Amino acid sequence: MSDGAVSPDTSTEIEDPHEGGFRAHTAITTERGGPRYGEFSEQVRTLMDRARYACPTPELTDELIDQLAAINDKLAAVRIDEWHSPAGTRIDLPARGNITLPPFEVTDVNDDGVFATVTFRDFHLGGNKAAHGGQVAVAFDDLGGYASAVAIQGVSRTAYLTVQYRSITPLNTPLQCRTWAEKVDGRKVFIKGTIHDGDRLCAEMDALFIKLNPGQQ
Ligand SMILES: CCCCC/C=C\C/C=C\C/C=C\C/C=C\CCCC(=O)SCCNC(=O)CCNC(=O)[C@H](O)C(C)(C)COP(=O)(O)OP(=O)(O)OC[C@H]1O[C@@H](n2cnc3c(N)ncnc32)[C@H](O)[C@@H]1OP(=O)(O)O
Repeated sequence: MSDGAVSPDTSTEIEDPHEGGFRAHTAITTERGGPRYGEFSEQVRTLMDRARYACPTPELTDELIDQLAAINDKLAAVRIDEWHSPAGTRIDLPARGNITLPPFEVTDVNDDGVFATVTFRDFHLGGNKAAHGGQVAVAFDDLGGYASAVAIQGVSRTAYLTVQYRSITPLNTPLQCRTWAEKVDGRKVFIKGTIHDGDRLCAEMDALFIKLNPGQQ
């Protein structure tokens, strides 16, 4: 590697017995990317938020293309496999440091399910200041997967996921999300979820997750 790139930590790879699907049990760290990786993620999120609403002049667009291309080259030089990238595995950061997810913070995991605060941002705009319905489903999918993992102490994959959009899901507002396993039937994990803005129900989820067999892709 060049330009001062640091060799990534791949030390958990050989300890990982699961050869397919997700590898949640080893994909956990608080150190990859360094102590300021959370600030880096936040800058990326802010970039996406600002880009969503920006109307740059042609001259500014020219300038930004050059600057972004330089940043993209630096990131391409430190590309790594999904199991060892900080994004998605930094459990100390919002949404495990995964900038593709609406940022959430898990506040409690107990017998009633997974409780999280999720904030849809400017980047997640659907229209008229409301969150995009697909982004709401993304939040439900990930936090539903979390509830499934807790229920079966294993790795599962979404078979179906339906969302009932009950009222507007606002942007830039900390919302309360709860996901929980309603029933486990063999490999089938039936997951429910809600997102509230205070007392107001924004959306509900009804999903089926299937526990992956050993080695299943
Ligand atoms: C990454 C984590 C990092 C670390 C985190 C740390 C702590 C947190 C811990 C955990 C992780 C937290 C969060 C999770 C993260 C992300 C979650 C996102 C998950 C996804 O985003 S995932 C992508 C989208 N997802 C797909 O890409 C699936 C494509 N698909 C398939 O891969 C197969 O389709 C599969 C595997 C689903 C099933 O296939 P299969 O061959 O294994 O099983 P089979 O078909 O035999 O079904 C068995 C029984 O389920 C019934 N059944 C199946 N499908 C059904 C349906 N749709 N409706 C009704 N019933 C259904 C059958 O009828 C049968 O029922 P029965 O046994 O009663 O006959």
